[in-house]
Amino acid sequence: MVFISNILFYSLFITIWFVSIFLIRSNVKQRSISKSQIQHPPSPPALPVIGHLHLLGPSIAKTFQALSARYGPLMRLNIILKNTIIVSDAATAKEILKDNEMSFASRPDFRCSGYNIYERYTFMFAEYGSYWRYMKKLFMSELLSVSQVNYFAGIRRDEMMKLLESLVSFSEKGKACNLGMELFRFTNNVTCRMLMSTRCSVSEDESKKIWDLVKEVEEVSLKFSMGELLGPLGKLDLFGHGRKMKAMLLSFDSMVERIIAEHEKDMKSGRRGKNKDILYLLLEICMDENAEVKLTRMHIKTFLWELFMAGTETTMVAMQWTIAELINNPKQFKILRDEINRVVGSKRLVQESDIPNLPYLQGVVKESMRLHPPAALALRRCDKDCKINGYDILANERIIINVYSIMKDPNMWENPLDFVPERFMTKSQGGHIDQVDDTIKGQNFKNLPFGYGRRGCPGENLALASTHEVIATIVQCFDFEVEDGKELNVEEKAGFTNGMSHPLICYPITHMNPLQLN
Ligand code: HEM
Repeated sequence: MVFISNILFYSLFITIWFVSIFLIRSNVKQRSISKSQIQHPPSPPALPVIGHLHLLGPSIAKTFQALSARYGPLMRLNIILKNTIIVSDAATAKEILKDNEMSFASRPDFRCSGYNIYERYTFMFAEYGSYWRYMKKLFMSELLSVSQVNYFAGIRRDEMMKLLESLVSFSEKGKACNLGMELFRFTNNVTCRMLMSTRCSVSEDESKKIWDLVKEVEEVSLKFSMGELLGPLGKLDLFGHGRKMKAMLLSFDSMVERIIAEHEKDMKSGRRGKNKDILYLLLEICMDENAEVKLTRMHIKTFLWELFMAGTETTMVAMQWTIAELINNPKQFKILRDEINRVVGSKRLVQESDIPNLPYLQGVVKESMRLHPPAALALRRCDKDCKINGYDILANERIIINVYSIMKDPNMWENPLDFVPERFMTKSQGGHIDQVDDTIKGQNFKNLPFGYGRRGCPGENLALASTHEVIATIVQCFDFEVEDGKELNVEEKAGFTNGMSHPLICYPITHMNPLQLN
């Protein structure tokens, strides 16, 4: 049924698209101006009318990777009157993200013609201007300050124990579990509690509903953004995706309104005390008459929505890929468990404070994110004309940094498709102790899972704190078996987040029972 409705959607889409392109084109022809001496980056041959649209495959990151192998690290695609520059190597990424950072500090405009109720209040897609700067400062100095992240450590620990408890239960029953779903429930609950002190996924059913909502929003917004290709006709929302998106956002909105009202009641009665979630902090700022920027309720709700979308699935996907690679690579699994045994022992669980002493663990997570970056593409916009690699990049052109292909570039990485955590390790002078090679972090631009610079991911520390602790405790406590002793299928699915194509189904077998420790 879903398959048929997808076929109908795409056939109708293509028909309407051809009609609208014909209309746009006749309109543009009247207005076209003579070409200047501008030297654009190389482009594949384009078809009349559709430009390069026909070249795009289901996985956009892989399509760009294949095209850049032929047309170079700076390539220009024209997709129905929208020029998009694709960046596919570390040196060019450095020119954009560091050497010319201020010309590329904004994001492209993806307006949803009024269907996204939060569009005008966005932080993630905001211009590099006073609102973005104010929120970013707030983000780093208050909302995710060191003391806030420490306060949230209690939430992470609490949810992690529930995750381990659930895996022990699967192990005792000898049942297979969908580990991805378990990890999603963990990240989802941590995010909900940090943002607004609610725990969304108490039961399997509720967790499933939230999972479905995230998937649905992802799918609908992807289809809706295809409407952009229809030009003016896209705004008519002929397939109803815009209206569906709006309905989902409105249901989120009314849920948050209810939670805001509860928070306001608590604030008035002074019940909240020291324990402040992000919503509480935002409401305090909203009431501050002297605040540099006046935050409204809509800004707050938009911010919460965007953190929810940016932080939950990405973190879960990072954990899922790491476990999947460890299951498929038993040698690395054993090295990691040996490290944990050596540093932590078997009388207590790994804690966040142990992480700096577990370099192999850090290498494992870095390697998993290199091989399977949860966010495969970083989006920017060119604010003013400039030259990159000797080519002209024009104001308002869209920039896509293909993080996925940069982190698999064979000129930069030996055997780039292999899972080798050791590539992130160096030996200390004595030659014995392995250390994480932090020179690989960001600076040489070949490893960019969290992007870079002012617009780089502000949730990096939070995401890594959760991922390290969860991976370490799971490896400390469980072995895994896969149906029929097969390897897990690590095919990547197409979508905004670079997740696994097949669910991570496995049998946890308790190695050290976390519930029997103090
Ligand atoms: C493993 C998990 C995560 C990965 C791989 C990831 C990756 C990224 C990447 C690649 C970007 C674009 C950076 C650029 O353009 O240079 C980004 C932006 C962003 N991320 Fe994350 N992220 C993760 C987790 C989180 C979490 C936990 C949060 C929040 C709690 C978060 C919030 C954001 C926000 C708000 C932005 C937009 C920043 C801006 O436009 O200024 N992310 N992330």
